[in-house]
Amino acid sequence: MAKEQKKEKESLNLFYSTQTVIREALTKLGYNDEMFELLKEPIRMLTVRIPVRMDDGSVKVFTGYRSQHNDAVGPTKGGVRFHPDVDEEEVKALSIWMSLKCGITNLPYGGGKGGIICDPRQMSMSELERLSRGYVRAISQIVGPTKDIPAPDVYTNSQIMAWMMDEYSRLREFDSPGFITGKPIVLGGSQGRETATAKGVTICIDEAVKKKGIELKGARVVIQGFGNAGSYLAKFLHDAGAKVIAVSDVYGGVYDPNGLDIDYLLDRRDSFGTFSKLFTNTITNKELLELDCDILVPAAISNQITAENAANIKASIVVEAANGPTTLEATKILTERGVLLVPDILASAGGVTVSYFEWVQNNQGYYWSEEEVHEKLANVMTRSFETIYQTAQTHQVDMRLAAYMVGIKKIAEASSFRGWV
Ligand SMILES: NC(=O)C1=CN([C@@H]2O[C@H](COP(=O)(O)OP(=O)(O)OC[C@H]3O[C@@H](n4cnc5c(N)ncnc54)[C@H](O)[C@@H]3O)[C@@H](O)[C@H]2O)C=CC1
Ligand SMILES: O=C(O)CCC(=O)C(=O)O
Repeated sequence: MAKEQKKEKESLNLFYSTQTVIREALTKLGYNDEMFELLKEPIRMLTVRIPVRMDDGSVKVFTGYRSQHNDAVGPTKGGVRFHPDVDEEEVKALSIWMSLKCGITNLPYGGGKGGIICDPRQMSMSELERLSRGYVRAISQIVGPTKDIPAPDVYTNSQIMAWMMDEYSRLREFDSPGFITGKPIVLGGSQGRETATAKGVTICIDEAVKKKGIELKGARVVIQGFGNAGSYLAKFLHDAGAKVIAVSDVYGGVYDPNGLDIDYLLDRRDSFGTFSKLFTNTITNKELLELDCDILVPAAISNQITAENAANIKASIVVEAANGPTTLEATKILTERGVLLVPDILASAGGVTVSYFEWVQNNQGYYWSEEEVHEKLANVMTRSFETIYQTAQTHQVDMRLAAYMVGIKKIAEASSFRGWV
């Protein structure tokens, strides 16, 4: 295998590439190999098998995971993904990224992440409820409001959070809203959590266009993914005067160089962020990524911008709303071409930030207005963006490495103070 091909193959392994950047970040910060040994793997990884009675009377056994990267700073925190492609290595990488996101935004958490190998689009609501409750029973020993606090991620939503919270509360025999975030408002959810990831990405885009000297008004935007992150983002950018020219879901995308009718698409999408089957004239996700535009936002799944297509990306700003959409080789290619790449662990940190606000409100039993939440979120995101941008300038590194340096520092310091390393 040619050397370049081998490198690219390796970087598609999210866990391996995360470890590569962690090592680089720790070296830049002056930490030794022992710190890398501690932080390169999650401290805890639980694999569970969940039997679920299906509607036809049969029993299906699902595999699920919960990974906890590091709890030196505080309890671990991060979403739960229901997707056919969930795998152990990816969940581990995702939990490490949660540690980094919490470090960047200065939240009192380490990172956690969970996932179940399933296709919720093929399951009924009652099957999904039994699966959600079964997962909580299976992981209940290692989670809880002061241990590890789950939240929504791909193909999970506030209804699933509600079932999980109810199951945990029943197990513990007291109401435990602080066990999980992203809940419906009536069950202790926070104002602004539903749109928080997209708000955070919007704030990063606002900052990125300033750095690039581009006007957001009239800028052509392409968004891959039209779920929680992508759809609200399209709405916010459209309302801010940007021209959203293409959006997609798992099956394909729609494109109009004059700008799409975002309200119409929002109205038509289903709860899994799909809409494209309603259209006959569609483009592929591959074509969408390479469209001529100013700002590209991958907001779906990992490994979308690779060494294969990075040279064809036309956008001058790429903002990663999804976790892990760009490989390390692609990051290098984009950076060399002068593209401003705002990395996932910064751009998508709005979700966990408002999840933290939700947990704080649950713990204190006093709830904030949407304006209050937005103001606090905006402060965190603008400060985080600026810190990482300045770190990149000072150390002459790309924004991804800078974000890892900022994100890993707090966990390394906390681990050190605890005497672990
Ligand atoms: N929901 C949240 O609060 C946060 C989400 N994220 C990340 O944002 C990304 C999207 O998450 P959500 O919007 O919550 O998920 P979602 O489940 O609401 O929507 C996912 C979207 O991606 C599309 N999609 C799924 N598989 C695809 C594929 N193979 N190719 C192209 N499109 C595909 C779906 O059709 C849908 O439009 C994920 O990477 C997630 O980890 C990051 C931080 C927080
Ligand atoms: O809201 C949270 O706690 C976690 C969100 C999440 O899973 C992510 O940022 O990838």
